[in-house]
Amino acid sequence: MDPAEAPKPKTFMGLDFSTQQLKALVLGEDLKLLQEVVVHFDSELPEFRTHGGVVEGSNGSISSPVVMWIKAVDLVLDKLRVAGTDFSAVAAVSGSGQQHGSVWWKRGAAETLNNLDATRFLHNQLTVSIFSKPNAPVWLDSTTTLQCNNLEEAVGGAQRLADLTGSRAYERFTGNQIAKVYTDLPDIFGNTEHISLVSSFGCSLLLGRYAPLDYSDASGMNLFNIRTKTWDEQCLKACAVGLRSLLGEAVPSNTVVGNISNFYVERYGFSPDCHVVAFTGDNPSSLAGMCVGVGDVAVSLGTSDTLFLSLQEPTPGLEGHVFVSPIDPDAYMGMLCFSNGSLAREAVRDKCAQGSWEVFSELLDSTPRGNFGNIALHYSVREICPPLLGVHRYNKARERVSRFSSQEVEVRALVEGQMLARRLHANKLGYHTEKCRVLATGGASKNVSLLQVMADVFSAPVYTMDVSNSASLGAAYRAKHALAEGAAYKDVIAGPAFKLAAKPAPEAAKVYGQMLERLEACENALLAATGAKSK
Ligand SMILES: O=C(CO)[C@@H](O)[C@H](O)CF
Repeated sequence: MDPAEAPKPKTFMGLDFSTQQLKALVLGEDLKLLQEVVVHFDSELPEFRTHGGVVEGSNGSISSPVVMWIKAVDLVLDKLRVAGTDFSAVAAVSGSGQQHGSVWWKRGAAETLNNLDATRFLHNQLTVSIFSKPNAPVWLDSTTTLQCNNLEEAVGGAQRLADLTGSRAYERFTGNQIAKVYTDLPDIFGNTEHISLVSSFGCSLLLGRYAPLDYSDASGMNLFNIRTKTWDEQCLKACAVGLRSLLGEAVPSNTVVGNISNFYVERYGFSPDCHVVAFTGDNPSSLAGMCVGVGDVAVSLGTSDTLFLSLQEPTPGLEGHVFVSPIDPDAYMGMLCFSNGSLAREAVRDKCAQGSWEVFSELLDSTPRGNFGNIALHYSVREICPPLLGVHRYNKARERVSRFSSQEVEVRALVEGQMLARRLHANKLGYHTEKCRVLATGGASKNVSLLQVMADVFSAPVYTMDVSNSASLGAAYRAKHALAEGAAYKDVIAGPAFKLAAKPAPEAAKVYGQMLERLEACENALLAATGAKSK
């Protein structure tokens, strides 16, 4: 065959609409990275005056300007073009978005979305006038406690709602956000013809028409039955009348929802045969990017620590979340969010280790497993899991103390307390140590001393992966997988290279088995004292 006629190697594109930035990457057929670009909302789109990608309203609401995200698409595709992307080779594109956020399309908006002019920027056509809410409520908003209480009461309680939808009611979950608009802003609700999640909004931009929600991100709404994979009528009705028609039906995450809009064919040179695969939530997409298999637990050590599990069976409880898996519609994904992650570690580093991670690690390595019976729970900001606040220290005699005898003990008490808490709540979500791997990512996963404690507490080997963009990587992986009719995800996507970073010490299981019981007792006592519900 004439080389000029040889078929171009296929590439796969992933986009991630996260809170602070829009990331895009392109992988080759071998899944090697070809191009990766990012648009930071605050610094590159300052006209929207966001801080951390969001704006705070006078009533404490937290939202993001929708047109900012649209303008970021114009920028990110231009950046890919400058980086050398051959758009005509892109065989499929998928994406992800921050979970729970909602985009409100005004009556008549579909007409504009369906008729984009390739000679103009997206943001000059999809302007604020086509959105009934110019700003999208996002996951940081917590103004919907009343709606959460109403929803739990309507379906028969918190555990019942968790059994149905994978989570008890959470303020950031979309159903409760929609319920607030329905009651507080009825004119806006009445002037809306479609509601997207951030994920399906991003997908709609590429499709040139409203894209369906995927099962996995729909699981983050307190509206979707994670077992039957259908909207729960009771939940829909409890949030807003006529909601089903505004959401449309959800689809399996590996669904090819159509071909890319002609706007991109004409403006950027995409092939008209470029497939668009349903977008999903950023955390489910990260699970796909990290190839978290059944038996694995992934721990993302960041500002907040997030823990993912792949589960064969859903085990929803009064804490954490269970979503439909983004890589297997018959499996599930467990997730826990711990708000006191690196903030707490940095505070102890600054106080005990003169701000140095090297000194922090030396202090940690100089104390024995079990820390002479001392334990600490650091909740400098209100913790999600469990809902507690403050720093709580206990000595060997289980007495509360205001500080420990040395810097070394302080450092180990923080690290062991955090890892024990992650293990305790992971157990409740369905974690088992048999043949388990811990996959660590995020900034703190570079600290081998900390990973050794993680291995000891989880009784499992810890692997690290050098992937700072797991969500956009997972999107490109999912784009490729969706074209491999029916093949299992693990048979199509080998996933990123993991490096063994730490193995559990033989005596660790005994030490931390006892400490796990102590930690649970401390948490329960604190919860009882505050009268808080474990949420
Ligand atoms: O609310 C969350 C998960 O439930 C966050 O991790 C958002 O997805 C971040 F964008």
